[in-house]
Amino acid sequence: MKPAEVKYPPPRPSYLGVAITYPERDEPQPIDDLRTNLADKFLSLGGSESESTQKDSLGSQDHMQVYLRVRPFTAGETEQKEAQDCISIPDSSSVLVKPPHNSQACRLSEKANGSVAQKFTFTHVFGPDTTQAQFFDGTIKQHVIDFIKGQNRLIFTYGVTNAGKTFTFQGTKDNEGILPRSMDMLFNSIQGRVYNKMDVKPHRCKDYVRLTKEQVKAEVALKNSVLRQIKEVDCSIRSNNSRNCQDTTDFINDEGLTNSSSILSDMDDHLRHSEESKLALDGSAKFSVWVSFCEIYNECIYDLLDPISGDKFYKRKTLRLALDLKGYSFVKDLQWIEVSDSTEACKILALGKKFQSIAYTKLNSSSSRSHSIFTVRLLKIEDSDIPRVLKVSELALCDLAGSERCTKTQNEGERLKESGNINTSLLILGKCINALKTSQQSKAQQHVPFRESKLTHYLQSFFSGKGKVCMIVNICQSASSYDETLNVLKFSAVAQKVLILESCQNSEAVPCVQKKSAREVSFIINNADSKHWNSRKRATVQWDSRLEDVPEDGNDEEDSEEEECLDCTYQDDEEEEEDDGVQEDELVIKKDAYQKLLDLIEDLKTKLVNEKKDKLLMELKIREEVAKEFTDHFMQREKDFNERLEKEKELMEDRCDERIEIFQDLVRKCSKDPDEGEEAENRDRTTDQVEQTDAPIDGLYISMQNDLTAIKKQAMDAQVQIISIPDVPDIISKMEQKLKQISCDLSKTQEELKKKSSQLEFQNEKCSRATVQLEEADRKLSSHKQQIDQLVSMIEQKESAIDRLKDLVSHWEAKCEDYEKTVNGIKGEMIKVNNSAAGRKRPPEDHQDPVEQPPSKKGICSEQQSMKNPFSYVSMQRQNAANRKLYRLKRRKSATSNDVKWR
Ligand SMILES: Nc1ncnc2c1ncn2[C@@H]1O[C@H](COP(=O)(O)OP(=O)(O)OP(=O)(O)O)[C@@H](O)[C@H]1O
Repeated sequence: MKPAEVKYPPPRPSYLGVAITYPERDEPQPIDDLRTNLADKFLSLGGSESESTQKDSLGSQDHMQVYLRVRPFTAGETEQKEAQDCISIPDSSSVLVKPPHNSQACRLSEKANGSVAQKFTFTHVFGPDTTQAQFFDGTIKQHVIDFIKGQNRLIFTYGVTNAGKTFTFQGTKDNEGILPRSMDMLFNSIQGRVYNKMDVKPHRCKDYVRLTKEQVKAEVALKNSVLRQIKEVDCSIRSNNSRNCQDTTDFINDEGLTNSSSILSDMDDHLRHSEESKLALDGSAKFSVWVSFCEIYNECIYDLLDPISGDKFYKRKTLRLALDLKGYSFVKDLQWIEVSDSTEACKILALGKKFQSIAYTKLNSSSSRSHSIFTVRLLKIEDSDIPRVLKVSELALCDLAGSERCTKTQNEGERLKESGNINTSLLILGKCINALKTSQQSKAQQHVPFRESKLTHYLQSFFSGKGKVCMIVNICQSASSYDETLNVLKFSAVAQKVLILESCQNSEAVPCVQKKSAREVSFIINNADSKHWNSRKRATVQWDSRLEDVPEDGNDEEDSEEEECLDCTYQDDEEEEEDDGVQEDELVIKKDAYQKLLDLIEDLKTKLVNEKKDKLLMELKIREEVAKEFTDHFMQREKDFNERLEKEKELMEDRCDERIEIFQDLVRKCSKDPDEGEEAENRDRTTDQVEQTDAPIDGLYISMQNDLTAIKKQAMDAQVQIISIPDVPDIISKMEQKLKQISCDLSKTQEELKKKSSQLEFQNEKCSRATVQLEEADRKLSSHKQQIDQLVSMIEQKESAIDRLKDLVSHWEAKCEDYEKTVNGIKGEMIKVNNSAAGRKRPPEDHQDPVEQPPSKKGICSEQQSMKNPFSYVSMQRQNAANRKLYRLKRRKSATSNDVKWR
C-alpha cells in the first residue's frame, strides 16, 4: 500500500487523539500531543546538552514507543469482501481509519452530513507490504543495540486475535520474526566473545550470582537436559509428521490445544548469521547470555522450559511473582538457561512454544491462549581470574494474547474461560496505561491498578523505570473487525503519551551498588528513584507489598551463600577504594584555586538561579501559549458544535413539522369515523341477516342458551339447598359413613375386579390358545381346500375323459350295430349257402348267439367242412373274426360302464 500524498494544514497541538471532519473541513486534522511539542521547545531552549540527554538512541522523547503494523488480507478475507478501505496510511507515522460502508458508524456520520475519518499517529506505521526484515530494522533493531549496550528493554505486542502478533514476534521458518532476528543480531555482535564458563548467572533478586563448581555442574546438567528434551520433542514431531504426512505444522494435544512444531523441527536450517545485523563492540569484555521463557495462562504463571511429564495427571508447577530489592518484579523460581548461540536460543524458544497454550479458534487456527514472555539477560563480564560483571541488561519480549469478542470466536468451555482471562488482563493493562497517562499529565497522583492482573504486575517494573518500553500494535484491515481495531488504535493513542523514564540506577550501576549492603542499596535506589521521578512528575503509585508477592529476604540459605561470594568480590573493590582514598588525602589544593573554585560555585549557583527563573518564565509563557491554543481550539470547537447544533435544530424542526403533518392526517382520518361507523353498522346488520338464514346454527344457539339458563337454574337450586341444609355436621357424619360404606364397597369391588381381571387373564390366555388352534385349523382348512380344489379339477378332467369315452362307446355301438347287421346278413347268406349245400339233409340247429360264447378261432365249422367247401370256410372264418371283435367291444363297453359306475 503506497502512502497517499495528502497535504495537511500545519499541525495544531491537541490532546484529542481523534480528528473529526466536518463538512467545512475536508481534510482530517493532524493529532499531536500538546505537551510533547512544548516540552521539545522547552528542552531546546535549555541547550544541546539537555536535548541529547533527553532523547534516546531512537531520536524521540521519553514516551513509550508505539509501532503499528497492518496485516495484509488473507485469501479468506478477500473472498468475504472484507476489503472496504477502512485503513489507509497517508504517511509513515499515521493511519486513517474509516468505518466500513453500510455500518452503523458510517450511517451515523452520513446523517450528520459529514464523514468521520479518524487519524492516529504512531512512532512509525508499517503497511501490509512490510517484510519481516524491514520491520525488524525499523523497530526493534535499535532496542537490541541498546540492550547489548547494557539497557533494559521491554517489547510487547498488542492487538486483537488474528492480527499477526505471533507472526511478527516469532514468524515462520522462512520468514523469521523479531525474536529470532534479535537473537541473531545479539550473537552476531558478540561473536567470539561469548563467555561460556557459566559461573555467573542472572539471579532472581540480584542482578547476577556467582556459582560454585557444583552449581556450575548443575547448570550444565540442566542445559543438557533441556537440549535433550528439544531433541526428543523434535524426534517425536518428525515421526508424528511423517506418520500423519500432513502439511499442517500444528498438532492438537489432549487439552485441545495445538502445539506449533514448525520452528522446532526445522531449527537446524535456522543458522543464517546475517552479517548485516551486527553491532561493533569495543573492548575485550565477554558476554554471557541467559534466557527464560514463561507464560501467563488463566492468571497463572508457568515455566515453559520446565520439562513436562507424559503423565496425563501431571500438573504444571505454577510460579509466583516476587519483588527484588529495587522493587522490581520478577518470576520466582523461573529457570534461566545459558545459551551459546542464536540456534540454541531459538531452539529454546521453539521448545517453550511447544508447551505454550495455543488452540484452534474460529478466528485463528493457532491462537495464543496465553501471554508469553521470553526474557534474555546479558551479562557483560571482564574475564580475569575472578570474573567481574560489568553490566547486566535485560530484553523482555512479550507476545500478548489477542483480545477477542466471544460473539465472533463463539468460544465455549475452556476457550471461553481463556478469552475471559485474556480480555480482563488486557483491560487492566489499558486501565494502567490510562491511569499513568492521566497522572503524568496532571499533578494529581492516580492509583495505577498494576496489581489487578499478573501481566500488569509483571510489566510494572518497566513502567516504573527499569527500562524503556516499546509496544507493537498489530491490526488487520477487515471491515468486520473495524470496531475492535478502532479500540486498539484508541488504546495505542493513549499508550504513546505515557512517559517511560529509565531510572538512573540502571544496570551500569551494579559494581558501585555492590559496595553497599543490599538493604542500603535498596534504600538509596528507592530514594534516588523517588527523587528522580518526583522531579519529573512520576505518576506511578508505590506498590502495596502486602499482596501475594514473595519479597526477597536474602536470609535464606542460598542467599547467604551467595552473599558470601559477593562479599569476597566487594572486599577487592573496597581495597581498591581505600587505595584511592590514600591518594586523595595526599592531593594538595592551593588557596587561590580553592577560592576560585568557590567563586565558580557561587557563579554557577547564581547562574542556576537565573536559569531557573528563565525556565519558570519560559514555562509561564508556554503555559500561556498552551492556554491560548486551547482557548482557540475550544472556541473553534464551540463554534463547530454551535453550527452543528443549529443544523441539528433545523433537522429536528423539519422532522417535527413532518410529524405534525402526520398527526394532522391521522386526526382528519379520525374525524371521518362516524361515516365509517354507519358502514360498520350496516355490515353488522347484513351479517345478522346471514345468521338468520342460517337456521341450524340459530337453533343451536337457542338450545345452548336454554341449556345455560337451565344450568344457571340448577346452580341456583343447589345454592338454595346448600343454604337450607339444617345441620351440616350431621350431614358430614352421614356423608362420612356413606363414604366409609362406599370405600368398603369400593374395596370389595376392587377385589372382585382383581378376581375378574385374573379370570379375564385366564380367559385371555385361553382365548389366545384357542386363537392359536383356530389359526392351526384355518391352516389345515386351507390345505384341505387346496386338496379339494385339486380333486375337483381331477374330477373335471375325468368327467371330460368319460364324456370322450361315452362318445367312443356310442361310436363303437353304432359300429357294432353295423357289424351285427353285416353278420346277420352274412349269416343269412351262410344259411342260404348251407341250405343249398346240404340239400336240406339236416335241420338247422338252434342258433347260438356268438356273442354269448367266445367264438373259437376255428369257428363253428369243422376243418372237414372247410375242406369240403373252401368258400364257405372263408366266410365262416370271417364271421368268427367278426364275432370275436363284437365280443371284445361288448366286454370293453361293460368294463367302461362299470368303471364309470365305480367312479
Ligand atoms: N504481516 C503478515 N504477512 C502475512 N501473513 C501474516 C502477517 N501477519 C499475520 N499473518 C498471518 O495471519 C494469521 C494470524 O496471525 P497470528 O497467529 O500471528 O495472529 P495473532 O495476533 O498472534 O493471533 P492470536 O492473538 O489469536 O494468537 C497467521 O496465519 C499469520 O501467518
